Amino acid sequence: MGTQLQLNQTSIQGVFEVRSLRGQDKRGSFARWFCQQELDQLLLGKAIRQINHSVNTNAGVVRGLHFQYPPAAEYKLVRCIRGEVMDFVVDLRAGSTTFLQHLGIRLREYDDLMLLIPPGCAHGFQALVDNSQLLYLHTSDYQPGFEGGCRIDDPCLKIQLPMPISTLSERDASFVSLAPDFNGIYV
Ligand SMILES: Cc1cn([C@H]2C[C@H](O)[C@@H](COP(=O)(O)OP(=O)(O)O[C@H]3O[C@@H](C)C(=O)[C@@H](O)[C@H]3O)O2)c(=O)[nH]c1=O
Repeated sequence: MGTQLQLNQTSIQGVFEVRSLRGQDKRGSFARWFCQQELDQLLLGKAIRQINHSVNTNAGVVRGLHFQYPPAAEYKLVRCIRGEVMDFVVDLRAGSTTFLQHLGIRLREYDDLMLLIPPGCAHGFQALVDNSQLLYLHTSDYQPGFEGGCRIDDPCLKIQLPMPISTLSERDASFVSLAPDFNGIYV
């Protein structure tokens, strides 16, 4: 099988950069994008249940921040397959040493990079160029009844977006800021 995915722990415990080690030859190139066996140590044996594709027509589009509550809490793998996005992960896990801290990572079409986001972390992004596209792999089924969201402009998160927001869904705009006594999600 060999190792074809390079794992780098980020500043948020359990959030990993997963880089595909692309091989080149005279025909072109080949890269492994996902391997259950290689990622098992991080996914704790959970299998991929859903794969989604997100197309963002204009630069400046923001989606998120989104997560699912237990029992639908999930690992999510995110990859930019076209264009460029600034991707954000916020740690909402009760008791975590990085509780309410966030991470911003630029994901680009040709970087061969995915972000692995564990249960209890919220995810969102801003498209930096027109027609930026993301591919998601999820370890849970989509369960609307267990969806949660945070405001990307929540003052307590202090997320700096690279550009003004061009488009935000009504649902994302309707999220309320975290309460001062928010203690986190138990996953
Ligand atoms: C989130 C999600 C939505 N859907 C459906 C519901 C709805 O009919 C349609 C569009 O859903 P939304 O408007 O919620 O899509 P969107 O706002 O793009 O939601 C996504 O945002 C980013 C930040 C994420 O991290 C993703 O996991 C996902 O939550 O797709 C699924 O089938 N599976 C899913 O996992």
